[in-house]
Amino acid sequence: MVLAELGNKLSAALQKMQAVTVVSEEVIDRMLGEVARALLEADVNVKIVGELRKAIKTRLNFEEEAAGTNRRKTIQRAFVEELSKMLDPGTKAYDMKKSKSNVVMFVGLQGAGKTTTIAKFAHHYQRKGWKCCMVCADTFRAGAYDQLRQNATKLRCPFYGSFSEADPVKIAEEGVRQFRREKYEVIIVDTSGRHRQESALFDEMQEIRAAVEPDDVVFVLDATQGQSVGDQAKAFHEAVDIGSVVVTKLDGHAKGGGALSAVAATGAPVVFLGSGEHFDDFEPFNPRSFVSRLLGMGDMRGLVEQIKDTVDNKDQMDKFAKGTFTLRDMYEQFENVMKLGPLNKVMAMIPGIPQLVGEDQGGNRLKRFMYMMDSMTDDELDGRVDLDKCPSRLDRVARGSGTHPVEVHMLLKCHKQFERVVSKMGKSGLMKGGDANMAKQMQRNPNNVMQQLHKAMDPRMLQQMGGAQNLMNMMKEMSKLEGEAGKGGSLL
Ligand SMILES: Nc1nc2c(ncn2[C@@H]2O[C@H](COP(=O)(O)OP(=O)(O)OP(=O)(O)O)[C@@H](O)[C@H]2O)c(=O)[nH]1
Repeated sequence: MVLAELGNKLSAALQKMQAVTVVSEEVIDRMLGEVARALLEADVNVKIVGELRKAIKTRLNFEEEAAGTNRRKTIQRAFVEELSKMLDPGTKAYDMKKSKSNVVMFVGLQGAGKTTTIAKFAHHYQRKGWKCCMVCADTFRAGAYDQLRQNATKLRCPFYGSFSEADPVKIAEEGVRQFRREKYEVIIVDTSGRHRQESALFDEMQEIRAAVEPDDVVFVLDATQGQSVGDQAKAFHEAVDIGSVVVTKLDGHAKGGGALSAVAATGAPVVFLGSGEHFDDFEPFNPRSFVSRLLGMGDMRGLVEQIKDTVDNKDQMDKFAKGTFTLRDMYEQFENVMKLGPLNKVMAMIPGIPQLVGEDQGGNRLKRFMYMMDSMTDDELDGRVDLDKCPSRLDRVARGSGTHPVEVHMLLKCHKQFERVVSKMGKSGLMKGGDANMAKQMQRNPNNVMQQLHKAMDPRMLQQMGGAQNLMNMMKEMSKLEGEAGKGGSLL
């Protein structure tokens, strides 16, 4: 989680309020004081902090007049909403259109992380099935061409650039024209890093903009620069009309709050956060989800939306409803989880599940399991042969996947556990019609669902997910989202 330190301080301030018997005016003032200090330490602008404090206080006074409101809950809600507002300029980012060429031009200061971000951006959209490509119009920095081309090769993403052509406007124009002709959906244009004092480079950026007519101009902003990026962001905005912002280098940087709040000056929304040098260190930004996660409250909305984007397996859910769950089904479930992104990031969105320390291990474990299943025959995957009873087959799977037979045993054990859960839930009728139906049943008869969950799930697994009550809350959230995600769904 980015800005973990700030998140810990903010949730500690809120938790203290849970511990007192009476939430008096004094307790609230103390809490707001702590919140303000934490935000200032994270480099958020002092004026913004003052406004936030005032806004929360005003809301509390106003909302408390409504009889019967729970003071702690009101404070928590006001807190989340006001913090989210602080990060939300209220404008919408460009919405990428499927089956059309969307041209996205990246701009930013030197070394802000544009080239790296472009690779992450392409990877993000490729994973969702978009046809992406890249154009390198950075003729200023030696090495930019190679860096982008290498990333493009790693991602198997078509690339346009030139070693010999010195005019970035010409390259950008030709590259975009070619990719438009070839009907690429996401055409990403990299430009040279520049500074607002360099007027020639600013002119050039405007010329590129005029030549490629982008649908969106993304400003890449380095979080380590703190509040000072505000002025730069404004200068870029005036020159090329920034449509959205990506904040990079938020990994472990205590002062990232400064950059995040400075973005508000441009009026353009932050769309992604970068938190490392790998392609996966990239997450969509939604102010409300971000604040919920910052405060350790999980982010069901984000998770459900991510699942909706990646998973579409109604037939599979119907099959599970009959209690059938083969190794092949498990493989597909693992694939769905992998498509959502790194496992620790997925886990962080689920309320009640603490961030697993060194969780990438979990991701690696899944990958190894998948290698083993890749080495299986159709009969083995579809449950027509019981691998547990055929040691020679089991050894073959281990050899084929470069793993140890003990690990293959572990995989089979894991599959048996899931099979048991699916079979019990299937028999109980809970899964008929997918998660949406589960949510409906839960609204009608929550006690019954709670009992079924207790019966179906391994108590340790249930405990790890924050208990049956927490699972119910998660499902309630899902049903609030009109059960849309329930049309598909991932079991894991
Ligand atoms: N820790 C961390 N490093 C990052 C992140 N994004 C980029 N970097 C690093 O920042 C450095 C500069 O990134 P580039 O992508 O080359 O920057 P650029 O904006 O294209 O540079 P110019 O073309 O000179 O403007 C590289 O060492 C990247 O690995 C991030 O989110 N976290």
